[in-house]
Amino acid sequence: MTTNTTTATRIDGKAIAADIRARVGRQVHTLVSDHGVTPGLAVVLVGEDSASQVYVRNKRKQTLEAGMQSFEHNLDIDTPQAELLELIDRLNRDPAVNGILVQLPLPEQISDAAVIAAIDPDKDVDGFHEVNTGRLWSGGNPPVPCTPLGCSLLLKHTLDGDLAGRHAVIVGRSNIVGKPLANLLLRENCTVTIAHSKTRDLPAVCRQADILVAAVGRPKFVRGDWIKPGAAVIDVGINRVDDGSEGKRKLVGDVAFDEAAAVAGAITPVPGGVGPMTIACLLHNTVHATCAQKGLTVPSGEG
Ligand SMILES: NC(=O)C1=CN([C@@H]2O[C@H](COP(=O)(O)OP(=O)(O)OC[C@H]3O[C@@H](n4cnc5c(N)ncnc54)[C@H](OP(=O)(O)O)[C@@H]3O)[C@@H](O)[C@H]2O)C=CC1
Ligand SMILES: Nc1nc(=O)c2c([nH]1)NC[C@@H]1CN(c3ccc(C(=O)N[C@@H](CCC(=O)O)C(=O)O)cc3)C=[N+]21
Repeated sequence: MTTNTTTATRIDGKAIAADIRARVGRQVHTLVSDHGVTPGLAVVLVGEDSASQVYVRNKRKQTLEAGMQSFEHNLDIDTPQAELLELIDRLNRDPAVNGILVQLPLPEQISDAAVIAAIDPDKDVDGFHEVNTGRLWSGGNPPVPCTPLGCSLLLKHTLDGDLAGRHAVIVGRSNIVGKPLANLLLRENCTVTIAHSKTRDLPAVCRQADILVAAVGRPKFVRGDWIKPGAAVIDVGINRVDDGSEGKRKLVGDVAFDEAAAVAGAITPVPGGVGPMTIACLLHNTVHATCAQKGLTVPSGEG
């Protein structure tokens, strides 16, 4: 008798993201040396949410490492909406700023929708503006939201580009992750199911998935017995939980990793999976936005 000791391949988002950032770095080098253009990314953070501050710090570090300019705006938690809209207007008109990212969610006095609508669609490196989401769903080639783009790149890498005909189940239907990812996987000719909090018998729906993506925001929500043997599992969740020792917090995903890794064919860890890809894709989008604004062809960045 054989016992099943198969464990999933660990999808190394950290390494794949580093490759993307290295290519972006070479593209930036060419833009600077051949055209005198240095891409600039502005990041706006309202309030002092500690998790958001970590992302903003990582983004700043990696933007500078890629040779781009980083402009950071930290606004007080009770900044009125009008003041944020004025800042966005200035960034829209600033020729040194090629990409604008306003960290979401925003405090309650500010409407996310109003802020996203105020960003120049050509500088919308998050791909959240309705002009860009409309273009995405109409088959165009706008900036694509960074986290879904990162997920689709991880899947292409893991499955050798062979996504066509596979059944992808995405748990979560946010504008940031679930909905745009459904579009990208549809483009790859997956059969796509979007599940959410009203889905009936979610474990049974998940068990049909050749590709299972969890973007729920609940620690270890997806269990091992929800997973079809051999499936590719992408864990988007970033949850900070107590790690048992005094006041220490650790990061866990939306998937119960150990259980899932015993059944899946491949799985992303948290941290080190989707998170680093999100930032790499943001830098990629910033290079593309810069080239579009300057009427330049995107350099190949081949090393
Ligand atoms: N790694 C990265 O780069 C990023 C990670 N994240 C992380 O990904 C996770 C999801 O983020 P985001 O999409 O913004 O989250 P949202 O809170 O906007 O959306 C969560 C989705 O999960 C669904 N959901 C909630 N509870 C259940 C349930 N019991 N059963 C089935 N579905 C459920 C909701 O359904 P309904 O619509 O019905 O309410 C909703 O569609 C979070 O952990 C976030 O921190 C987010 C962005 C980037
Ligand atoms: N306008 C906007 N665009 C976003 O793309 C956006 C946003 N708002 N709000 C918040 C979410 C979340 N998000 C992450 C980015 C990187 C990591 C990341 O680098 N994670 C590391 C760990 C970092 C850590 O230790 O916290 C990892 O998973 O390995 C995580 C989460 C982008 N988001």
